[in-house]
Amino acid sequence: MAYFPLFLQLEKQQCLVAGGGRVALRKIRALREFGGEVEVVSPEIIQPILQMPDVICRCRAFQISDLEGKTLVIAATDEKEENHRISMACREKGILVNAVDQTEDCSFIFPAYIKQGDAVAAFSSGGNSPVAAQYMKRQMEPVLTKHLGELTKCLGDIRAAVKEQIDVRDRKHLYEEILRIGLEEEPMPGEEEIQQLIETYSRKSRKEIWTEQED
Ligand SMILES: C[C@@]1(CC(=O)O)c2cc3[nH]c(cc4nc(cc5[nH]c(cc(n2)[C@H]1CCC(=O)O)[C@@](C)(CC(=O)O)[C@@H]5CCC(=O)O)C(CC(=O)O)=C4CCC(=O)O)c(CCC(=O)O)c3CC(=O)O
Ligand SMILES: NC(=O)C1=CN([C@@H]2O[C@H](COP(=O)(O)OP(=O)(O)OC[C@H]3O[C@@H](n4cnc5c(N)ncnc54)[C@H](O)[C@@H]3O)[C@@H](O)[C@H]2O)C=CC1
Repeated sequence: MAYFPLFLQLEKQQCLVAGGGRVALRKIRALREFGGEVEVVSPEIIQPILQMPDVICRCRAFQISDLEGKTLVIAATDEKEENHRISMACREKGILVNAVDQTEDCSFIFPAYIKQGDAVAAFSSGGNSPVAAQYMKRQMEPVLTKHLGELTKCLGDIRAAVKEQIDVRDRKHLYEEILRIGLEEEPMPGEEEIQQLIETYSRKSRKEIWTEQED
């Protein structure tokens, strides 16, 4: 069965990673990239993790008390039974859990993803083949560029003003026009050009409202 994609607000959320190897490292990097606060507990922890700023490292085996106050947990040990035990304890406490070695012990799985600013695309194979998810990501990389990330931010910045000035029916066309200009033409539309477009659409909206009132 396919997994439903949810986008989780991770900023400042307490995340626990049990295990300090190569797989743990990849998961920690992803959690940090989205603002999660990470604590690692593992008898052995590889150097790249120990060197990560703002990651708390505890060099000992996992204990149930490590779950206290955690929003999300990754069971990334190389012990199947231990990952299973961690998963069961999390489920009992209603904590989101990912076990790196078996989907049966996961309440969520990690996607392959592309992140450009706040624009994020995530790919999953439903656990069938992480390499297939990796392949989907690589195929989409030329589309989800840094430029599209910047344009997304720009659309976010004008959204409140546009909501106030432009009728809901016209807003989508304005956003699509800015995206088209931004993606097809170099350089990105400047602030002045965007303000002019907003003004044009705003006038169009006012005119349509008056016409409707006259009708
Ligand atoms: C279920 C899931 C749970 C989870 O980890 O969340 C899971 C499970 C397992 N992965 C295994 C192996 C590999 N995983 C990768 C890579 C990635 N794995 C990721 C996600 C997921 N892996 C979740 C499913 C996602 C989905 O399919 O939708 C990615 C996308 C994201 C990330 O890790 O952050 C990341 C690519 C990131 C990127 O490139 O962007 C590679 C390739 C490589 O290393 O380059 C291999 C070797 C090839 C192979 O074996 O397939 C094994 C066998 C372990 C063993 O046998 O020892 C298991 C256990 C099992 O089979 O269930
Ligand atoms: N989901 C994924 O993307 C992938 C998952 N895997 C799975 O991930 C597992 C881990 O892989 P690696 O990181 O390469 O292994 P690793 O051997 O480098 O790291 C395992 C870590 O777990 C720690 N550990 C062992 N018992 C522990 C305990 N009781 N509490 C806390 N930490 C404990 C060890 O000290 C070590 O740091 C593998 O067994 C494999 O099945 C492997 C590849 C990809």
